[in-house]
Amino acid sequence: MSVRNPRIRHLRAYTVDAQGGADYHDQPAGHWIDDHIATPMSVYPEYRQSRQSFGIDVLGSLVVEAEADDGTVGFAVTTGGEPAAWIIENHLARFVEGAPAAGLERIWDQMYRSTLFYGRKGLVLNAISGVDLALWDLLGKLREQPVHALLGGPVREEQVFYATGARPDLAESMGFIGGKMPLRHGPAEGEEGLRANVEAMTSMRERVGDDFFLAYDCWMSLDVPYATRLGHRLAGQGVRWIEEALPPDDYWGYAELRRNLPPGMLTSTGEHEAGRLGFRLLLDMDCADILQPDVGWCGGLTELVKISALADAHGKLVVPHGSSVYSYHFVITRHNSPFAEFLMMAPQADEVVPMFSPLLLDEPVPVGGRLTLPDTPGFGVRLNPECALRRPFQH
Ligand SMILES: C[C@H](O)[C@H](O)CC(=O)C(=O)O
Ligand SMILES: [Mg+2]
Repeated sequence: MSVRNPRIRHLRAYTVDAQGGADYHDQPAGHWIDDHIATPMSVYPEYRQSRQSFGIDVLGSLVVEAEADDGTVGFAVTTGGEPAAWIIENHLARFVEGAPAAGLERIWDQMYRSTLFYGRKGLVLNAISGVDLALWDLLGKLREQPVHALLGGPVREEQVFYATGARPDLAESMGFIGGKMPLRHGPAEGEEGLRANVEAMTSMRERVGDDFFLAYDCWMSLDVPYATRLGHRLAGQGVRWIEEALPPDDYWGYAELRRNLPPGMLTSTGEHEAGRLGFRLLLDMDCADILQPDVGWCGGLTELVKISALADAHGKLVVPHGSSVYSYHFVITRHNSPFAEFLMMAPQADEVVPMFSPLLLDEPVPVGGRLTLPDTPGFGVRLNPECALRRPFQH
């Protein structure tokens, strides 16, 4: 079989006129994911009840398409919406169009170096991630290989999952190995809020079996003293980790919290970190036991490979944040990623629905908490033609 190695002819960035999709916080009213969850904005009472009230869903989904000169099209979805589309069309496209489709490292390096003066993390790395994932999808399609095969191949037959959502008890009955709940109250809600946070976990522990692990996702909402108290109040309840307790830049705080938590309770973070140097800082400063890069935000798969290798060398686990197939194809290829996250996107977290619904077709979901990835080329998903795309900044 001859290897096709064409060049990339076009790079296109779209926004999506539909709720949900890759911007999974963009959900209708009444969804568990927007129901009084602690955030950095919880210090302001008027922004406590709804994360949409402070704009968690302002960006929207982004679709990136990369077309090779033989007409093959790779694509990826992530968040970033219109601002990321602008960066891609007006800045990043020049490093992609005309480059060999197999030139992922060089393209990534040029996108990163050329945006350093305004990028480094956040939205720019989100945009770079979208382009990088579209290029991996394209390469897989050109090589007629699934992305997990391009990454070296699976290290296990099937992937096991924990579930994130409001109902770990239901997730247990669906076969997941653990459940992570959103923390509802931040430090500004005082002793009453702390008591409610502890009671919610205690009551969930009573509803699940001893072997089912639980975790708390704090979405950057706490400070070291509060997170330490929370950890100690939860000791003995089978809480496996406290996630993203602090703002992402507080490396010092994470290191202190990791030292403070009771034995056996792990710290995790990294969902809003980006780039191998950001993760190196987390590792060098001993901030966490589990790193949780989001492949749609941290720099894409090209960067995640490096982040994972660094973590592995430090004896740390990498359990990527959400991101559906883009995570699954990676996790199945790495020993230090023994399980994956599944975000429960059903409004009441009472059934398994595709994480990026309705944007993708053929998006696989765990059945009985497990998933065997198909061998379909690329990431193995298609865009749902019923989701209208808009290309706001054609270059
Ligand atoms: C549930 C969390 O607040 C957030 O929406 C998702 C997340 O941080 C995670 O899945 O991890
Ligand atoms: Mg999280």
